[in-house]
Amino acid sequence: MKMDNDADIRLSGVGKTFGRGENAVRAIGDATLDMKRGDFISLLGPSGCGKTTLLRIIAGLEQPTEGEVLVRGRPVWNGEKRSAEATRPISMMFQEARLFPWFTVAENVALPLRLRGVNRAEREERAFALCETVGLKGFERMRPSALSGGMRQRASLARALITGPQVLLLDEPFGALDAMTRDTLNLELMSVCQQARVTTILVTHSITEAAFLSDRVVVLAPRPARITEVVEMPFERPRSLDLQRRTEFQDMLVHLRASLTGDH
Ligand SMILES: Nc1ncnc2c1ncn2[C@@H]1O[C@H](COP(=O)(O)OP(=O)(O)OP(=O)(O)O)[C@@H](O)[C@H]1O
Repeated sequence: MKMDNDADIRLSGVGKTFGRGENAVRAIGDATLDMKRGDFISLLGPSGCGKTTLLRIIAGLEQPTEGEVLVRGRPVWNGEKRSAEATRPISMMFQEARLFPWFTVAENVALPLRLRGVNRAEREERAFALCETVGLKGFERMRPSALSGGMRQRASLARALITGPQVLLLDEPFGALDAMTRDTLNLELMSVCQQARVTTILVTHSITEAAFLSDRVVVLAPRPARITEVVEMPFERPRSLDLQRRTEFQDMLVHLRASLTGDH
């Protein structure tokens, strides 16, 4: 695979085996991939194929057993040691919102700033501004329990964005939401990522979602996760939901489905 010297994220020969000996589980084998600043890619693969593990390795939450991950030229792992500097530009978002029930929405959104020692006035100003961006204006002082599932994920997206991340790692962030809410949030996500030129990796089970949002879809084969194909999504931006009705989009879904099942 061609390597790009100013890649924002670079995976070279990344592998991961959990456990040892008879109990060893090979979760990822030889993943190699380059992403440029502002790229949006999706990892698409069957359940249990190692997508989450790969995301966790990039985030520095899991140590690879082979290979190297570079974020903006810095290795995420130096042997056993995780580099805080390399992972600083990264934010991650999960399927469940993981908000603290005793904090207000704005306090939850501002939490990463608090951990970085930003003063209260600035935290609040930035949290309120971001709440507006993600459609939570007027809900800033409420507790998460007063919000719908979609609104909680909006809050969780705002929290992921508040540090101004250069890399966003998304593990099925809207997977538990209904289809309409999911479409709306995906459109907003796409626009936020594009405006801020955030390099984004999305883990998803949805072929349509992957094709709609991404510049490239990385198709993974079942365990151990191997990259079987990297498919360009040649659709112009900005994209609207109308794209999903076009023949070339439908043809792309057929291609991706065949690639996923190894049915070429
Ligand atoms: N900490 C761990 N210890 C042992 N095995 C693990 C651990 N974490 C993950 N695995 C195994 O690695 C494999 C890949 O898991 P992973 O969660 O990355 O898959 P996934 O593609 O994200 O799955 P899904 O789409 O269902 O969320 C699975 O077989 C899982 O059981």
